[in-house]
Amino acid sequence: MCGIVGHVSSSPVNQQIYDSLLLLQHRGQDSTGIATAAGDTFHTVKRSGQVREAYRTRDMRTLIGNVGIGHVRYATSGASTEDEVQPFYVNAPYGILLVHNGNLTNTRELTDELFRVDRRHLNSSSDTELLLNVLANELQQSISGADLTTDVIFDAVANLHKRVEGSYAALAIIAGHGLLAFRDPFGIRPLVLGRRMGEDGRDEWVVASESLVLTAFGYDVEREVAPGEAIFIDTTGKMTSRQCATETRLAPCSFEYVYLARPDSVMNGISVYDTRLNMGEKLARKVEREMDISEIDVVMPIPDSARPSAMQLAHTLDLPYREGFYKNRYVGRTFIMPGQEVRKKSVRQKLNALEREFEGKNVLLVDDSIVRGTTSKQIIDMARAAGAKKVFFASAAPAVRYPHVYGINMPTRAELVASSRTTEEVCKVIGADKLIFQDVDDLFDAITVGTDLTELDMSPFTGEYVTGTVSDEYLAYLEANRIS
Ligand SMILES: O=P(O)(O)OC[C@H]1O[C@H](OP(=O)(O)OP(=O)(O)O)[C@H](O)[C@@H]1O
Ligand SMILES: NC(=O)CC[C@H](N)C(=O)O
Ligand SMILES: [Mg+2]
Repeated sequence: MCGIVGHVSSSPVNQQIYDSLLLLQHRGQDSTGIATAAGDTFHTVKRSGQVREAYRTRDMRTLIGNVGIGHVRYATSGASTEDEVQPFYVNAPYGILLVHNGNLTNTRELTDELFRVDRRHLNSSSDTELLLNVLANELQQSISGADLTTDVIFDAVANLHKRVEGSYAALAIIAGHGLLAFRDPFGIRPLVLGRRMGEDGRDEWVVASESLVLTAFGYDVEREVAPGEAIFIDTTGKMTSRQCATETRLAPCSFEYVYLARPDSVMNGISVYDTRLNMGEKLARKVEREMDISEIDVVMPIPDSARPSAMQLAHTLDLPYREGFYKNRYVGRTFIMPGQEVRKKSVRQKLNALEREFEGKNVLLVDDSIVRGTTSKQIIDMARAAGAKKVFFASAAPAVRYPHVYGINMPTRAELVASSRTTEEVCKVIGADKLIFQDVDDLFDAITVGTDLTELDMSPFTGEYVTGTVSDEYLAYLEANRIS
């Protein structure tokens, strides 16, 4: 998962982009990049690591201009190296810089076509470089006169939709022209548009992965970028939009609500926090059905993401809620770290058990999800070492049994602790006395209740992929080329 942001303003955007990326840091901690445009000239700074450590004051001084984009990366495709840090750049037509959240699923076909037919050289194995080159190529084909009109841009996006499969929420700056935002025809990855009035009375715009960026800087939430839609904002702040895809269906990624997004964001009109409370309530009912709740002395969350669900679960069952694990806030999110060894070590460094909350008690630990089982296994050991009598475990998401191919790095079946195990077997592996997973239908209801949304991408839990293009052969290819 990555975080993306774009600003078009009547004043310099460098600081706003930096501050926006700090707010999106939970979406990617491998690397980061900022690019701005002043007239026809681009200025770019790209670095490994997190936002705070990546940029120096002197970098910020070079990032001049009133249009800009930023990215925080958590690699899902290609390598996790400096060559793949976003934004990516092509010099023709016009000069384009692009950032992307998502993961393309027909990368092999596209790479081949781009080389054979379009004669384009790709210098990395990043799917973002591919996406940019398809856009550049389609733009080149759509231009007839000297002028770049919004129709030409939207035609190019329409053609891109026909060629590219998978998930993409993307932002691009076209030199001397403005900011382009587009989203795949299923709206798998999020993208929201905000507007406020600038000091000179002109509209200022922001497009970002999560709404908290908009609210933090005093923008009104205008709307989501619709699935398949493209929005173009020129350098004077004039906004134009068009539906560029012939068939669209909103099917956002359910894992955003489970884990990725911050709870204070609203995505597709749905409050992430509310969905997590709903998940807690549904899970409580399942716990009640599956075990004698008088056996539970206390409910505890695995910080951070599980807090709202655990709190609501305890409330629903009228059980005491306690915080028994404390988190070192300076260690990043474990799940999105590259490499299993780093992840294992980090769980230990990150959490500490407060013994007096565990001694002699039967505890029900609640996490948002169990993916590889790295966190749950170590945490259950810690709870026992801290004196817990029995350790029950409940997951606010159903068992993750299938690879996620749309931008969350869990591509191999072998890695997923529940991929070929029953709930009882997973329970044994993680060492719990009892394990309860949320039901798939309950997760769907928890996210969609009271909304118009009729579809979600639930592929990690069901194996049904909304783009319908994921073959076993492709999964085997991913497994062979995975990022650890
Ligand atoms: O089964 P696993 O492979 O261990 O993955 C699942 C865990 O990883 C995530 O936590 P993370 O530390 O990334 O972030 P958080 O602090 O937001 O909960 C998630 O919240 C689970 O706790
Ligand atoms: N998590 C993401 O959205 C990653 C974007 C892109 N696939 C990359 O690997 O860089
Ligand atoms: Mg967690």
